[in-house]
Amino acid sequence: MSQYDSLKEECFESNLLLPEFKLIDLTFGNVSVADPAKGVFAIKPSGVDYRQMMPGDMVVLDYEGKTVEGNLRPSSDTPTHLRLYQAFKGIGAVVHTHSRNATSFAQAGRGNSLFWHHPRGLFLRGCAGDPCAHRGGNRAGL
Ligand SMILES: O=C(CO)[C@@H](O)[C@@H](O)COP(=O)(O)O
Repeated sequence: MSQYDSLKEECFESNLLLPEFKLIDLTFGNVSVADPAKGVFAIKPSGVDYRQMMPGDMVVLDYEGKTVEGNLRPSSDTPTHLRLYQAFKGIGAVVHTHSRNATSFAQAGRGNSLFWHHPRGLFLRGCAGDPCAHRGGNRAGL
């Protein structure tokens, strides 16, 4: 039993919503969920198929970027998630998607604001402006 089990469970459940709502393909995209009081966030492991992922695979890091729990490599986007937690105190989650709309905007070279501020946290839009749909529920707003 770890003090981070519920954080990892919430991070795991949030990550599974990305393929469910077709916000990513393959192993792309990632969600991290933070516990600002403990000064840590959980993030999906890098390169792991969403269908094979387990809650225990989530990697927990502190706000200095040091892994405090987890054996797998954290997402390759961890430095971006970390920078957002450092810059925006108290945000509860960061969602990075590769949705078709955002990718189309990006490919068309039609950018948009990168961030989408939402009461439940700060969301990285997709490549160029497709906000992660807010469907209520957990800290990631999915
Ligand atoms: O944006 C990208 C790559 O362009 C990442 O979301 C994607 O490769 C996922 O990487 P991880 O499996 O989270 O390390």
